[in-house]
Amino acid sequence: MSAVEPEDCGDGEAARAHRILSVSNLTKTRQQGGISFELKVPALSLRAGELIAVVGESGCGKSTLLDLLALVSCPSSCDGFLFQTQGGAGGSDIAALWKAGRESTLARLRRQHLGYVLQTGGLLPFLTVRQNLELPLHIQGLQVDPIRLNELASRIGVADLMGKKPQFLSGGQRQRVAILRALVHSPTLVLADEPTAAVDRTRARRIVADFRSLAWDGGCTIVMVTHDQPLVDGVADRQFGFRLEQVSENLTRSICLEGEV
Ligand SMILES: Nc1ncnc2c1ncn2[C@@H]1O[C@H](COP(=O)(O)OP(=O)(O)OP(=O)(O)O)[C@@H](O)[C@H]1O
Repeated sequence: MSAVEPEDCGDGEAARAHRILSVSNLTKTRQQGGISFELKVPALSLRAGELIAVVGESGCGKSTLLDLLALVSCPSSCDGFLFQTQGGAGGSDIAALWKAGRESTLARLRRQHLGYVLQTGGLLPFLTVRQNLELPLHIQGLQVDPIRLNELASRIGVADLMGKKPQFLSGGQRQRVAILRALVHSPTLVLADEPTAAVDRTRARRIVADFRSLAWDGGCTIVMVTHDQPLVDGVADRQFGFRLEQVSENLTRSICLEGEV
């Protein structure tokens, strides 16, 4: 059974209908040694509290898409790219920020409103679990609420590990801590790149279910990249996939479409 049970949604329903991000007609071109790769995203929108799976084979553009959503990669062109933080007044026009070279504004949006889970956890080895979890709060000058932190840690099954260093945790425990770390500062959007790649299937399914439940309760949206579609079937609210076209000898185009998996 999953360590986290979904809670009563209550007033959260209205908040969850809230659209946090929308992209239209985006293109990102990458070139290497005379070979070009073109990712096209005709339309993608994310709502608060959703778990979105991005599924596809190696090289189809999953990481390229994640980098765009993480605001670290600049679109080559796009008709619209809006980001609306939870409870924030007005949205941020990401396309305009890139165009104007407003790197510091993009960095602030990333720091305050995004969370990341990497394939191998990415925990700092010289810090304890508690210190790793407190780090995103310290970076933003936010107060640590130990009661909330302990409560979240219990819900995801890592409360007994708070004093340990990452090297003394199992792969699954490390990923649970990494997931919690991505959520502690209550981000609007969490981006997870193959977060269960290092654990077996049974653990992976539990982790995804717990991840989903924690994010749902907090009204946070998750975009999770995976090559493993059965893992997210029945758990993800929506799935995006890629249609690959060999346009010419030197150009591969990948079109990201909802339901194309
Ligand atoms: N820095 C780069 N410069 C140029 N081309 C790149 C660069 N990084 C990736 N590519 C190309 O972009 C395409 C998509 O790569 P991407 O890493 O997004 O795929 P992916 O679906 O995440 O793959 P994987 O599952 O193997 O991580 C590939 O054809 C790759 O060769």
